[in-house]
Amino acid sequence: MTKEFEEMADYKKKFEKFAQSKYQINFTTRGAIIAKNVGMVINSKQQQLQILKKVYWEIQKGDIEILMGPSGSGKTTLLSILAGLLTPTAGNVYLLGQEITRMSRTQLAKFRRQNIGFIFQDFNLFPALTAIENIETALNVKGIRGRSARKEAQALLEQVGLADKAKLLPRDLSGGQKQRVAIARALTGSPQIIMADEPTAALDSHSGHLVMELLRGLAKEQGCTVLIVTHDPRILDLADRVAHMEDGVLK
Ligand SMILES: Nc1ncnc2c1ncn2[C@@H]1O[C@H](COP(=O)(O)OP(=O)(O)OP(=O)(O)O)[C@@H](O)[C@H]1O
Repeated sequence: MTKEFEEMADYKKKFEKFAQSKYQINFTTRGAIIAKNVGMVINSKQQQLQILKKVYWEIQKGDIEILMGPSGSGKTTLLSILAGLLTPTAGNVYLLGQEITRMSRTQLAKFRRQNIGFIFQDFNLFPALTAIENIETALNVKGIRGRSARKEAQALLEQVGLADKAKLLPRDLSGGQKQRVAIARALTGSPQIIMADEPTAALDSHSGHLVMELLRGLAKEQGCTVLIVTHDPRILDLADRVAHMEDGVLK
């Protein structure tokens, strides 16, 4: 029996080594989002600007985490790096156990499409498309079309409490409703990570809370990992943890 276990352990080790080198899957990391020693230097007007300094951060699966900090402290830069939209000048980023800082552009684009949903401050909805069409368009990009797309879009609208608003254009929706459509759109393809940049900044307190409760539900009921950059102190109580950034340093 012991010999069999030894053989299995050996096989497991070999498999992990192979998967790590070929697919950048890291079996030693546990967090859904991990930044290791991330730095960002930008050359601007013959000057070197150090925007991020040695950022270490680990966010666990199913947590809802807020990143706060003064304007210009580096929050959006860090969010863009963690989302794979910007390449850091130092360090490594792991999402769901895979090192995204080692992926090619094509691998990264595919990974983002499959695993990350984005939510923006100004909703980014297509103004000429109805609520349901905005969601269907995102499903089409992910390869889901026709009747299946319509059915899934309707289910997502129901999930965010807007089943009766499917045929309305964004201009006929309130700010909070627009953001809920944007959340439904971010949920297309069931991403495991949701990243949001100031999702409640354009909303009144009540709508902001509704949006946060929805995001918290996604984390706690569906196991999504949610990362939010915000200046909005009204939503802090719904987060599991709040991180602070100052002058490119994470505290
Ligand atoms: N491409 C760039 N070239 C030069 N400077 C840049 C560039 N990108 C960001 N910066 C600078 O890096 C710093 C951090 O910017 P960043 O947008 O990440 O801050 P932030 O904390 O998100 O700010 P805000 O809360 O105002 O959105 C700022 O001083 C900004 O001017």
